[in-house]
Amino acid sequence: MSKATAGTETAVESDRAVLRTDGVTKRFGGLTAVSDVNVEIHRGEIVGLIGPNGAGKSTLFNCITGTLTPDEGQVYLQGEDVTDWPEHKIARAGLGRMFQETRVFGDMTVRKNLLLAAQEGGADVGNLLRRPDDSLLARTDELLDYVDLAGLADTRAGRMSFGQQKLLEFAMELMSEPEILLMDEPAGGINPSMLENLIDYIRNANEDEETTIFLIEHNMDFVMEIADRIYVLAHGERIAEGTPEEIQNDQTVLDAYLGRE
Ligand SMILES: Nc1ncnc2c1ncn2[C@@H]1O[C@H](COP(=O)(O)OP(=O)(O)OP(=O)(O)O)[C@@H](O)[C@H]1O
Repeated sequence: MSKATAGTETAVESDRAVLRTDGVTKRFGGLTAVSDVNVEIHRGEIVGLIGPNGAGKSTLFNCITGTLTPDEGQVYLQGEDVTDWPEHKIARAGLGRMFQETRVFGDMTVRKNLLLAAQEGGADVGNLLRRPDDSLLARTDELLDYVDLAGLADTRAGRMSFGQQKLLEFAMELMSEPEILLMDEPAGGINPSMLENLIDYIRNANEDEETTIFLIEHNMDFVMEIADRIYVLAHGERIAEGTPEEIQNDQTVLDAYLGRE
């Protein structure tokens, strides 16, 4: 059950945005990479962010995660203004990020990678890996089942395919139970035969783990199938927002992709 339908929350609370940007602007010298962009992601949603190359998608993500500080505008995480917070503090407040390239530890087993992902602030890493408690082990099993990697728990992560490493990284992100997970081109570099599975894995996490998801994606079939809603950027500006169907039929969006203004 998604949090949006959880019975204990009032309608007002469940409607509250998990993530909101208000007029976010980021300039690099004379170039305005992101211009006055508003987005609002609600609890339980899967939202896509698309746009032609150089549209400002990564820059907007970087402003949200605290990798960059916006020149103007605010970023709110669960109603709290996190605009000037450092990256690690924003991450601890419940924002996960998955990058295009994988960042798993190739020499460690799949399970140890997951255990490391559970590490909090001052935890003793050696102890965590040698004597993980039962609840942590159960959690790693649960997440490995999710992404069909249970049979590879004791395999060195570096021996797996790129797609499998990406799935491991996805499970690692879920380990810390983020309120919202930002994914940078999850379908990038994934074998086409695995794409349908990836859609299922992301959907399952969204439903079962109650993870809200905001993803940049160039693969249109993928994003149109998985997203509840889509924002479109072009030249740093938000040019459209709507359901996949609305976006596919939006002339402004088609023109932006064809380079017509
Ligand atoms: N650190 C930087 N310094 C200078 N210019 C930058 C920097 N980062 C991004 N840009 C510029 O800002 C604009 C937006 O880039 P950004 O990477 O956010 O676009 P994008 O939509 O993510 O593109 P892509 O789909 O190609 O990854 C581009 O013109 C890019 O060259």
